[in-house]
Amino acid sequence: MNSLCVSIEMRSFRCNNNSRDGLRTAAAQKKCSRQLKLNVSAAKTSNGPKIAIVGVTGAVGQEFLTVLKERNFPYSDIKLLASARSAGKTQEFDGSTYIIEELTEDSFKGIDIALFSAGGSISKKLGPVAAAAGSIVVDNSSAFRMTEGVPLIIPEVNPQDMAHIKIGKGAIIANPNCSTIIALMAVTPLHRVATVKRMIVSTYQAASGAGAAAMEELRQQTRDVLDGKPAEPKIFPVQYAFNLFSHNSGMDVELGYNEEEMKLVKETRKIWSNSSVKITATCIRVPVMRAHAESINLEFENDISEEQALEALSKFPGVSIINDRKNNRFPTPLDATTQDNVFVGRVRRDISRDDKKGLDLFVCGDQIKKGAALNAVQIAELLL
Ligand SMILES: NC(=O)C1=CN([C@@H]2O[C@H](COP(=O)(O)OP(=O)(O)OC[C@H]3O[C@@H](n4cnc5c(N)ncnc54)[C@H](OP(=O)(O)O)[C@@H]3O)[C@@H](O)[C@H]2O)C=CC1
Ligand SMILES: N[C@@H](CC(=O)OP(=O)(O)O)C(=O)O
Repeated sequence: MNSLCVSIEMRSFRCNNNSRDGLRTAAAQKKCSRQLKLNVSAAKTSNGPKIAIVGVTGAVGQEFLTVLKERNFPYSDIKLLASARSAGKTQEFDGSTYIIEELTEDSFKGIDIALFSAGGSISKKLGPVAAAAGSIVVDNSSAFRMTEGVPLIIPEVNPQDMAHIKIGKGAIIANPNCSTIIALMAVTPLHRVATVKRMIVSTYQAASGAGAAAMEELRQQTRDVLDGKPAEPKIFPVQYAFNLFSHNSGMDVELGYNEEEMKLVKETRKIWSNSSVKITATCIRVPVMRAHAESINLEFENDISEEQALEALSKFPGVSIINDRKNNRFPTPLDATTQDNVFVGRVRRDISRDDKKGLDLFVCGDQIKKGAALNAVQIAELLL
């Protein structure tokens, strides 16, 4: 088991049971995913739900369109919403041209599913308005994640928590934080084998987590530095290109943890329905465009071997393994970029322990895809 490089193609949570097509290399998987993308289009059909995308011009909003197309998501109509700044601009989708509309309180009449990604304050203000109008809101922001009664869903992990929500009756479902989704895709299969007692996470987070403007800041600063010009910080407080820094979310000065770190703690407990699991995190922004990486140390209640861990990971939908010790080949953010799956490697026994209850992992996942738009669209698929 010292040298294992397998990648299991599981594009879709829903069709995984039928479409698991054996062992592949990561490169073959990437090629296969590309081929699949070329062959599918979203399915406009008169009996599909009416959908709205809130924040369609943003990094996540644009990815919603890609994912809906890739997954052949059925819809009878689609409304594209953004701020007044974008109203009147056009957007191509699935062979048609749409005019982007300004988001208002009246935007949700007749909408069955509203995918929100325009920031927490917009969600707080208009999420309940949309739900009252009968829409099911799948909200990418942190506005409602910890609200009692609002399910916080990773479809591969806890789909049962939204089983009571049906199209036709308004509701809000929260999409977890991207670092939480990526961590739990890797850790949940192991938790199911040996029960996680304590988890220590260190993240290496991409620009995309801070939106389209932050991605542009990374591009621009990289060009400027290479051209010998000063890097101009606009979105982030310090130089981003050729640098890294503690996550830019708000810091709890008393506790010394930032919000991103606390989301990993609180959201994991809610998703696993386990208030006692111990979690600590250090979240760092790195100059990578759109895939997060995470180093995770786990302590379990029960013994777990590397073989058991790899076996559980290989069976879990949405996970690919790159764990080739002989060639020192493990997941990279570029392996995960634009991919549906979360990539796991460096699976090893924690040698700082005398027992068999510790493991270390390294995980990479596309922040905009599984960390945001894909997970939200998979939630919407559970409603169909
Ligand atoms: N679940 C997760 O892991 C993630 C969640 N997110 C959430 O999604 C949000 C958007 O992220 P991202 O796409 O990266 O951000 P961007 O900055 O790239 O895009 C923001 C989007 O929100 C729209 N918007 C801003 N203000 C308004 C307004 N007053 N009314 C209507 N639309 C508005 C923008 O429209 P315009 O172009 O017209 O300004 C744009 O479409 C984040 O703030 C976060 O809450 C993001 C990443 C990951
Ligand atoms: N986690 C994102 C930020 C974000 O959008 O988080 P949330 O969805 O929890 O607001 C990052 O990489 O910075």
